[in-house]
Amino acid sequence: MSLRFDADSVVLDIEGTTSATEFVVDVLYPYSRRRFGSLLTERAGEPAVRRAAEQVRALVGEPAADAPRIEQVLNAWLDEDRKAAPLKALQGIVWSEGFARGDLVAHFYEDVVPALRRWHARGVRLHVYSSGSVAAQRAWFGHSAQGDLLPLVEGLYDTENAGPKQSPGSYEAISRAIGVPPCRTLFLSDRPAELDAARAAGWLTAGVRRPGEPYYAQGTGGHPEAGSFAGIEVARTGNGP
Ligand SMILES: CSCCC(=O)C(=O)COP(=O)(O)O
Ligand SMILES: [Mg+2]
Repeated sequence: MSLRFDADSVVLDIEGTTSATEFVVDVLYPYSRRRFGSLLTERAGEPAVRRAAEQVRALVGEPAADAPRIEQVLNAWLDEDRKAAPLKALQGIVWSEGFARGDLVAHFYEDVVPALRRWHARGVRLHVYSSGSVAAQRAWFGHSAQGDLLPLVEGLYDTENAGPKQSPGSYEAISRAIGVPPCRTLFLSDRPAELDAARAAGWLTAGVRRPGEPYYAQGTGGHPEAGSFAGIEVARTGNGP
């Protein structure tokens, strides 16, 4: 049975929703782990690297932390899959370069791209909201196994430009930015606490519950549930799809 939504915009979570957590953790995380050391030493003067290093020092309360200590903290956060802003910013730098070089190709579940193309062709506006940085999102959608998907996507939001994913205020900020009423915006995520926050902001929600993903056992917390994007229909009729 399909979920049917009448909406003007769909906002997409990435990890666990459009794409496999296993790919992120087994391919992307080791790729960044291998490069943090040289990034923090050889490129310490770059403003984005300096800013992230300062943020790490502030978060751990160690104003004098040197590059090896910062690398150690980043690696511990990677082990926990902690969505810390400076970790995501540094990953964004490393991954963007990896995608541009052809070292990395983004994974999307096979049901995702056909659904995105279908919804986009109907005039549904597609946006992304992920803990991955905007730079990482741009590289991810620009270098998928199915080609460059960026033409399908209108806007990219992360915890820096929108706020934490479990806070309703972040979804309110995205609504203001995209200019679509909350009740006409559908959020797709694997994580019930994110869906709760979106619903509290007045958004439509659907939990994407894929076998093997970390939140599968938890369920969708009472949000409408789909096993894949093939089970979700979105159209902009103004009268229900
Ligand atoms: C292109 S972002 C890579 C995945 C990632 O690092 C991440 O934190 C995704 O988290 P999400 O909010 O999409 O579940
Ligand atoms: Mg997710």
